[in-house]
Amino acid sequence: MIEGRGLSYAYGATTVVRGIDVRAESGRILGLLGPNGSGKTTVVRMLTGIVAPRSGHVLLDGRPLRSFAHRELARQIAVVLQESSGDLPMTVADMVMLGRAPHQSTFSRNSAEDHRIAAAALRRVGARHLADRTFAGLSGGEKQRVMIARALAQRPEHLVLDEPTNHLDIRFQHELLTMIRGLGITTVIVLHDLNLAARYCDDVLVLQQGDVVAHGPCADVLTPGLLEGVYGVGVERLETSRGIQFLFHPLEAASMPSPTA
Ligand SMILES: Nc1ncnc2c1ncn2[C@@H]1O[C@H](COP(=O)(O)OP(=O)(O)OP(=O)(O)O)[C@@H](O)[C@H]1O
Repeated sequence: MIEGRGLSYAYGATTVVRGIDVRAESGRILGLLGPNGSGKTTVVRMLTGIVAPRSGHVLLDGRPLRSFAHRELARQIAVVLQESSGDLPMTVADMVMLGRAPHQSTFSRNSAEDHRIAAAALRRVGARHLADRTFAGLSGGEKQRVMIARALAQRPEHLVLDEPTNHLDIRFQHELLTMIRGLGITTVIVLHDLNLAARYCDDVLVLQQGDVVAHGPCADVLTPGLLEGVYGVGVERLETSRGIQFLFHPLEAASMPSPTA
């Protein structure tokens, strides 16, 4: 379980996350939703120990995050951020192998097992053919797959992903989220696509200007009323044979500037 209790964060004097509780239950996927600037990435950074909360604390399976040594924490939790370390002159295979570092002793070389796990991780994201390419020369979507492979190679107990479907084509968005579901590990995932959230998340937490406005099972939380209030768009919710689907439309289409104006 990943748990944040009373988490607050401020950039300078500006508070952007206000005393929120977050709870990703063991083996379930929690979607972190909310408009641009609502605080999702800041929450991700607190949950993974990249930054310390101004107040509150994070627990991993009941143990305070700050009590983990660096390497021990990296065996517990893997994070895929939006921005990737793009300019390093490193091959894709080497980038994925970095995921094995928390499992190696300081001076040990990569074992056959490390190579097997790293290759399997690359295969799992459909990027085995990229292994010998330079990471910096990849497309946005290819980089994203490789960073996810690195997280998988880490073999973590918990996974946190910030907009992992960004840059990915529609087929791989679904393949990726299906694969993540198959991992069966506690996962927090930032998503902008509410249809993907409804389909692949067990629970969602909706942020608005640094506050939690809803937290619970997808089907209960993702109502047109809530989404219209948070995102300022019209929402139609359809219950289809494949689950919940949303249709969106501008609330005040008449007031939108005309393209010819
Ligand atoms: N380094 C920074 N310095 C100052 N303010 C920041 C910094 N990073 C983020 N913020 C502000 O904190 C607030 C929350 O940002 P955050 O990136 O957590 O939002 P988000 O929900 O992830 O947004 P998006 O959906 O656009 O990625 C925003 O108002 C943002 O402008």
